[in-house]
Amino acid sequence: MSDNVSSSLVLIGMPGAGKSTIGEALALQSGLTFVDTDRLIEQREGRSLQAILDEEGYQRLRRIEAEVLQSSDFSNKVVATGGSAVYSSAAMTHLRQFGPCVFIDIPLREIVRRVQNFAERGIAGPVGQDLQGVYAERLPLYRRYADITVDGSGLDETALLAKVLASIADSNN
Ligand SMILES: Nc1ncnc2c1ncn2[C@@H]1O[C@H](COP(=O)(O)OP(=O)(O)O)[C@@H](O)[C@H]1O
Ligand SMILES: O=C(O)C1=C[C@@H](OP(=O)(O)O)[C@@H](O)[C@H](O)C1
Ligand SMILES: [Mg+2]
Repeated sequence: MSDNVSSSLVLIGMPGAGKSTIGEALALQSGLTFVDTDRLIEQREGRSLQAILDEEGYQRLRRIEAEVLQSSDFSNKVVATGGSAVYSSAAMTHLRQFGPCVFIDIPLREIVRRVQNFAERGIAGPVGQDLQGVYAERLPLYRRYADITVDGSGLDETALLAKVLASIADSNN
């Protein structure tokens, strides 16, 4: 592993946690390249995440996501993963080679406020599983893979970005 590889940052957390939003800002601030793995999936597949879900179901989307994550080079990047990335331990092991995994921890009540369009948002989970069920199932996985956890409760984007940067700096000391 080169020195540069360890400088990447990997963002994990629930849909609506702000991985994509904060990730772009973090990349700008840190001089790293931003990559949203949802876009990598869509590029490889030549179709939208929603099309994958509609045509082949959530388990197929999770498999494709795991394949894309494991086959990508994430050196020198801020990586915004999709919320379901943590279902693949192999993918998470691969991602964490490039840098620390930062769990953006937003309480369920705030996620519920942000994710108004739950049914159409393309969550990679079984029909009938509500946002509370998704949260309960995934929270232990986000905690398992987190090298750094940032409590984003009650923070706006600017405050969250500052807290993420401070948490990363702390973890380097
Ligand atoms: N503190 C915050 N940090 C990031 N996004 C926030 C925050 N508060 C509200 N939002 C909103 O929540 C949504 C987060 O969406 P997004 O960045 O796509 O999340 P994710 O990639 O984790 O699913 C955006 O609409 C954003 O404007
Ligand atoms: O949590 C999920 O099941 C998903 C989250 C989405 O990404 P975001 O977490 O960036 O919204 C996207 O990967 C896909 O629609 C599935
Ligand atoms: Mg996103």
